[in-house]
Formats: sequence, structure tokens, C-alpha cells
Amino acid sequence: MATSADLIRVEHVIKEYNHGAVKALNDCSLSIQKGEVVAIIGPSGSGKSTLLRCLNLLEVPSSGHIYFNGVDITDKKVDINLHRRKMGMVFQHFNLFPHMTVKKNITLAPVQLGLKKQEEADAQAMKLLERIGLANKADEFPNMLSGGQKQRIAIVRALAMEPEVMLFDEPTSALDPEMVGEVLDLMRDLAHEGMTMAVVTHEMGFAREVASRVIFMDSGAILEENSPRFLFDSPQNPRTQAFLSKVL
Ligand SMILES: Nc1ncnc2c1ncn2[C@@H]1O[C@H](COP(=O)(O)OP(=O)(O)OP(=O)(O)O)[C@@H](O)[C@H]1O
Repeated sequence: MATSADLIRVEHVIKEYNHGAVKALNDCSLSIQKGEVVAIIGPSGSGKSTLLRCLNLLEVPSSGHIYFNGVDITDKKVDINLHRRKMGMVFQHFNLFPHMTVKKNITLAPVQLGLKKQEEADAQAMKLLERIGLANKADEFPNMLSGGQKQRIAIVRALAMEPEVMLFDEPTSALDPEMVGEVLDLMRDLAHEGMTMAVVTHEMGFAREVASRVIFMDSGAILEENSPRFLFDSPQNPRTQAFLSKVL
């Protein structure tokens, strides 16, 4: 059962593809409390992105339950859109709308969903853009921006929905190395402000420094979870040890 302190709780989730030929998640359970920053690490193909995408039901589990704020969002009777709008998501490839200005990208969802009037959303967008030092890009189109700028705009676009949790799927993997820092800095600031975050990442330095908890996955299973200090300095599972010995 979900407890009231859990913002998200995943219970025994299995995700299969190709009629069971691929078992991307094999009985995963975890909980994320309000204000926690959970980093999800592990080798390529271990199920990290699938797990993250299950949290807001972008991927629907084959079995198991996911609770958000105590509501079982895997229950078919639940309107997932009402819950998903409280879960901001940031993708590896930004997913900005190329034919819309930066400002329009940020205001679109709050206005279309009737959460804000256009003027209110515009003012909020400008505030968010000022925060990341990109107010001068408000009327430009995404193709005029660097990868780091695009990703920071994707992050503030998600923030414009005033989410309760932010889900990051390898947010720096598509960036040139010199742009990784500006995106991680923004994520670090959000973490320090108390934003609840789940982050699939290959940035072990970020996981160590910012995460409150690190989850290690392999072959669709959560093999180990601990504070970054313990997980990185004293990994218990041989597969965690082998993985970290390669990447650190
Ligand atoms: N839509 C899909 N159809 C079939 N198989 C899939 C699909 N999505 C993921 N998989 C498979 O599920 C497994 C887990 O994939 P997933 O992308 O979650 O791993 P990952 O740990 O995020 O990998 P990476 O670090 O390379 O992004 C892999 O074997 C992958 O090939």
C-alpha cells in the first residue's frame, strides 16, 4: 500500500515488449518522497528509461501498480492527464515544438489546458526565461538556440506547469560537453529549492553530488539503492561494483 509520505510509489511493475519476448522491467518497486532527488543509473538497456516513463504512464506497465499522491494511476478508471500535468518531463532530445517561438513553447500547455490566461502565461514565461538568462530569446525559434539553451528551455517549459515532480530522461546525453554544465547547474538549483526529481543519468558526478538516493538497475531490475555516498563508495551488489568500476 502507498503511504501518505510517498509522492510516487511503484509496486511490482513488469513491462514487457513484443508479447513478452523483451522484459524491460522485471518486478520493480520503489517509492519517491516529496523533496527527494532520485538518480537512476545502470548499463545501457537496463530499463532506466522504461522505469522513468512508467512513472507518468508514458509507458503503461504490463502489470503492477503506480501510485501518484496516493492515487493508483494504473487504474484504467483514473484520468491520467489530470495527474500527468503535475509530472514535468524532460527528454534527451528536448522535444521543443520547432514551429513555435520559445515563449509559445512555454505558454502553450498552461493556456491550452485553461490553467492560465495568455497574458498571465506570457508573464510567467518571461520570468522563467529571465531566471535562466534567456529572456532575449523569447521570440526566437528553437533552431536558433544551442543544445544547452534548448534543454534549459525544455526544463522551464515543464516548470511552467508548476509540477510536483520533475522526471528527467538523460537530459544531458545529447549535449556537447561544454553545454552539460549549464543544464546540470539548473537542475542542481531546482534540487536545492526542494523540487522532487527522478533523473536517469550517466552523469555520476551529478548523481553523487545532488541525488538524495541512487538506484542501480541491471536487466530490468533494481539491484541496489542507497545514498550516493554508500552506493558509490561501498556498492554491495557485484553488478553495481562491476558497473561502477567501468564508469568511475
Ligand atoms: N518500445 C520498445 N519495444 C521493444 N523493446 C523496447 C522498447 N523500449 C525499450 N525496449 C527494450 O527494453 C530494454 C530496456 O530499455 P531502456 O531504454 O529502458 O533501457 P535504458 O537503461 O534506459 O538504456 P539506455 O541507457 O541505453 O538509454 C532494452 O532491452 C530495450 O531494447
